[in-house]
Amino acid sequence: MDVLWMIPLLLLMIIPLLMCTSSTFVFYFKKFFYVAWMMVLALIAIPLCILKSGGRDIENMRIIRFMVRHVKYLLGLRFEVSGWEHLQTEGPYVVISNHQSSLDVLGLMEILPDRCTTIAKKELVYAGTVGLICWLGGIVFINRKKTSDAKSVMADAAKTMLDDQIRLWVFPEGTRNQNGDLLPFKKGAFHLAVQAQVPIIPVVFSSYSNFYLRKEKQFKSGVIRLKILPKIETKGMTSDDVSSLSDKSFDLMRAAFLDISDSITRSNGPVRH
Ligand SMILES: CCCCCCCCCCCCCCC(=O)SCCNC(=O)CCNC(=O)[C@H](O)C(C)(C)COP(=O)(O)OP(=O)(O)OC[C@H]1O[C@@H](n2cnc3c(N)ncnc32)[C@H](O)[C@@H]1OP(=O)(O)O
Ligand SMILES: CCCCCCCC/C=C\CCCCCCCC(=O)OC[C@@H](O)COP(=O)(O)O
Repeated sequence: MDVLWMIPLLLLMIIPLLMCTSSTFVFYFKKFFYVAWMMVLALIAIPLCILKSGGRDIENMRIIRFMVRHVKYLLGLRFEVSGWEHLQTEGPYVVISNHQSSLDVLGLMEILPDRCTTIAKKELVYAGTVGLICWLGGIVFINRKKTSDAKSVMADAAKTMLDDQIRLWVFPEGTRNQNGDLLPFKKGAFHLAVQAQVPIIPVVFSSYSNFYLRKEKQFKSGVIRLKILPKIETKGMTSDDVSSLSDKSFDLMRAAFLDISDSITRSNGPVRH
């Protein structure tokens, strides 16, 4: 019994010691803490969302946004946001942003407009309490392995955007990427905006490479710059315009990414279709 009491005491002594001496320990500790804390927050948010809205409802994103806002402090991260005025756009729109890591959720919650939810891979719904809270927040799940299914879900989403006056946040790279540049954009977000005839608002996260390096197992404190760019109108566009709309958005976002990123470890040049 006496020995059991000593375990938490020992942990309380060893963890700060390791935090001061081993950057690899800090990396794993912060990653574990992030996932575990998000799971706990989701567990708390689930009954709140059910009580407030009775089930799946985009208004639950307000609760989720509120619950997540403090997590940046616990991980030693700070956001510098510019271009707030571009989000002051009435009605539905599509937000597009680059995608480096699951930490992007913190930036997303930092600036998430009202009545805005995201498009996510369907696997996320199975992520325990986080999956359930994503479902309650109205997140639209797509099957990336079946393009025809994903296209039809997104066509429905275009209709819902207009019927329910909602905004959708899409990661057009389609996967997480930390190669020091943007991946070529998938087309879904642009079809979505053109089908709904709503503007696109590009948002750029600066490179995380000055504080978070997956291969080198480093997760330091740091600043993330978030740049919200002016909206791109799609009124009058058709599916023929999707490629040029995607290219234009890519060029604008890449220029902003390079501009706001301090240190860029670019292994390859930009890859274009
Ligand atoms: C309290 C605690 C709280 C915790 C809370 C946590 C909250 C978490 C929220 C955050 C979640 C974040 C999750 C992020 C992700 O999951 S990112 C991964 C999933 N997202 C995406 O993949 C979106 C981007 N992908 C696309 O848009 C793709 O285009 C896709 C629709 C998936 C199709 O994929 P693919 O076939 O690989 O892509 P292509 O772009 O090459 O398209 C192939 C052809 O189809 C045409 N196309 C595409 N979409 C459409 C469409 N909607 N309508 C018509 N046609 C379409 C496209 O033009 C291509 O044809 P052509 O080559 O042009 O002829
Ligand atoms: C039953 C237990 C399952 C545990 C699973 C843990 C799930 C993670 C929990 C908390 C992390 C915080 C919020 C995570 C939101 C992550 C969204 C995300 O970044 O998904 C990745 C997706 O964009 C692209 O996936 P890939 O890069 O293609 O792969």
